[in-house]
Amino acid sequence: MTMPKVLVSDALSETAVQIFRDRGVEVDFEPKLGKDKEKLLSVIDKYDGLAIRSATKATADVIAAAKNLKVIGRAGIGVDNVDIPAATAAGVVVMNTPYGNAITTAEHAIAMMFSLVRKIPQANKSTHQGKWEKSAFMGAEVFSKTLGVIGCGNIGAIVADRAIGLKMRVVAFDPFLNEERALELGVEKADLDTLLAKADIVTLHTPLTDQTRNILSRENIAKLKKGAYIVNCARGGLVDEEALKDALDEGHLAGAALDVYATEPAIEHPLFGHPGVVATPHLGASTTEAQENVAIQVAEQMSDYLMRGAVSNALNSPSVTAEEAPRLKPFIALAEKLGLFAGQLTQTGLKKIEISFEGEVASLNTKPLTASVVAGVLKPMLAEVNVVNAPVVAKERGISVAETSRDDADSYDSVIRLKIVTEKQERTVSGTIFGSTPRIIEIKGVEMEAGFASHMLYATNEDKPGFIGTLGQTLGEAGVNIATFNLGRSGQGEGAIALVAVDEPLTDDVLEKVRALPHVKQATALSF
Ligand SMILES: NC(=O)C1=CN([C@@H]2O[C@H](COP(=O)(O)OP(=O)(O)OC[C@H]3O[C@@H](n4cnc5c(N)ncnc54)[C@H](O)[C@@H]3O)[C@@H](O)[C@H]2O)C=CC1
Ligand SMILES: O=C(O)C(=O)COP(=O)(O)O
Repeated sequence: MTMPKVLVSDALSETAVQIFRDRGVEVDFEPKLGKDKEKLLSVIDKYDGLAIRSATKATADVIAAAKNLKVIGRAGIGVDNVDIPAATAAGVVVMNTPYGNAITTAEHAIAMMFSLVRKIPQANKSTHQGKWEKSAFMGAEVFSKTLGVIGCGNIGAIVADRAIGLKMRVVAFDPFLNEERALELGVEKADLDTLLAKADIVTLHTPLTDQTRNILSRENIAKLKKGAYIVNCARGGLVDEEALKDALDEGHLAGAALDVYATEPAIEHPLFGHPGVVATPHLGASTTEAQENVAIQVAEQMSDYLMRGAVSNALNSPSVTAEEAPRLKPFIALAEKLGLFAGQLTQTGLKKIEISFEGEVASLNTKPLTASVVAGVLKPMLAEVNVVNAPVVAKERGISVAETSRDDADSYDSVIRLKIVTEKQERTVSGTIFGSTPRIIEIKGVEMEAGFASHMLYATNEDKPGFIGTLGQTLGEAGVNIATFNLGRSGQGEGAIALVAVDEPLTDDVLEKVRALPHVKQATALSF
C-alpha cells in the first residue's frame, strides 16, 4: 500500500503533523496555503486528505480538482466552509471534531459578554492612553439578567451552564432541545419570539445553515428589548449586519460583541469603530488547549480513515470504528458485489432495494453495508455513485431502501440477502463469506455456489440436456476461456441459471451467439 498523503492547509497545531506521521500518513504542513485558492487548486490533486480550519474554503471547484481526495477533516466544528453536497457526490468523507473546542468557544462567548457590558476593551484603550475616564465606562451587572441562548447544543449548553453559575436566568431556543434536557440544564425552553422578548443579552450558538441564516434578521432584532445586547461567537451569517448597525445607531441595542462576520477575513466592516461594538477576529476556538484537542482529534480520525477505513464524526457517511473496520471489510466487498450483480441486471424502473442481514453479520454495524449494497446497485446506472453518496442518490431518485436483520442464517454463519423491486419484477441474490472471500449462494430463489470473477456470463435457460455442451462450445469457438462454471436450477426440467467466470470480457457478438442457443432465455455479461 502506498502511503496516503495529507495536506494541512490551515494553522493547525503541529501536533497533528506528528500524529499523521506516527500513523503512517505522509503530510505536507502548509498553514497559509488554504488562503491562496489558486495554489490550493493547483496542488490538491496530489492528496488523499485535506485537514483544515475555517480559512480554507473547500468549495465545489476545489473538490472537483481534488482527484485523489478521500477525506476532508475540519479541525473544529463549523463546516460551512466545506461544500458537503459536492464532497458527498465525489465520495469524499467530511469529518469534524465536535466538543474539542466547545469549552473554549463558550468561554469566549462569556468573555465577550463581560467585555460588552463592562466596556472592557474601550476602557482598556482609554486607560492605556492615560485618560483615566472613570465615569465614561459605566457598565451593567449580568447577575439576575436574562441570557437568551439561540442554539443550545454543545457550546450553547456550556454557555448556559456558565451563565447559571453567574446567577443569570437562561432562556433557550433550539428546536431539538427537549424538555428533559432543558430541565437538566436548568434553562427555560422557549420559542424564538419569547426569547427575543425576554432576553437582556442574546448569544448565538447554532451552525450556519439555510434554516439559521439571518436568524437575527432586521425583524427579529426589532423584537429585542430596548437596550439589549447581542453576542455572536457562532457565524457571521446568522445576523443581519446592516440591521444590527442600524439598531445600534438608533440606540435600540446597547451593544454587540462579534467574533465572526458574514465575510471573513473581515478587514473592513461597517461595524468596525462603532463605540458599542466589541470585535475579535474569529478567536472563539483559539486557545492552546482547544487547538491541541482539535488537531489531535482530526489527525487521528483522518489517519484512521485513510489507513483502516474507520469513520468517526463524519457528516456525510455512517460511522465505523477502528475495531469494526477489519471485520466489516469482507462484508463490504460482498455487499457491493451483490449490489453490482443486481444492478447490472436491472435496466430501469428501480423502486425498492431490500437488504436482509442474517446471522453474525446482523450483529455488525450494517449501515456501511447497506450503503455499499446501494452503491453497487446504482453504479451500473449512475457512474457518479459511491458509498458516501449512495443513500442520498437513492433518496433523490425515490428509490426506497429497507434493511432488516435476523440472528439466524440457516446453514451459514452470515448471509446478506438482496431483493430488488422494479416496476416490472423482483430479483433476489444472496451471498456469504468463505474465509474472507465473497460467494453467491442464491439467485432468484435458486441455490448456487459461486465466487465472483472480474468477468462473468449470467444466463438463464430451460433445464434441458445439451445446454452445457452447446454453451461451452460457443464460448470455446469464440476463444473465450472458461475459468469456472456454476449451475443451479429450481427443480428438474425447470428454470436454470448458469454463472460462468471467463478470462476476458464478453463481446456483444459472443453474447448474441449465446442468446441464440436453444433453451437460453437471456444472457448478460457481468463484471465485478
Ligand atoms: N467562533 C468560533 O471560533 C467557533 C464557532 N463555532 C460555531 O458554533 C456552532 C455551534 O457549535 P456546537 O454547539 O458545537 O454545535 P452543536 O451541533 O452541538 O449545537 C448546535 C445547536 O444548534 C441547534 N440548531 C440547529 N438549527 C437551529 C435553529 N434553526 N434554531 C435554533 N437552534 C438550532 C441544534 O439543534 C444544536 O443543538 C458551530 O456550528 C460553529 O459554527 C464553533 C466553534 C468555534
Ligand atoms: O470550530 C469552529 O467552528 C470554528 O469556528 C473555529 O474556527 P477556526 O478553526 O478557529 O478557524
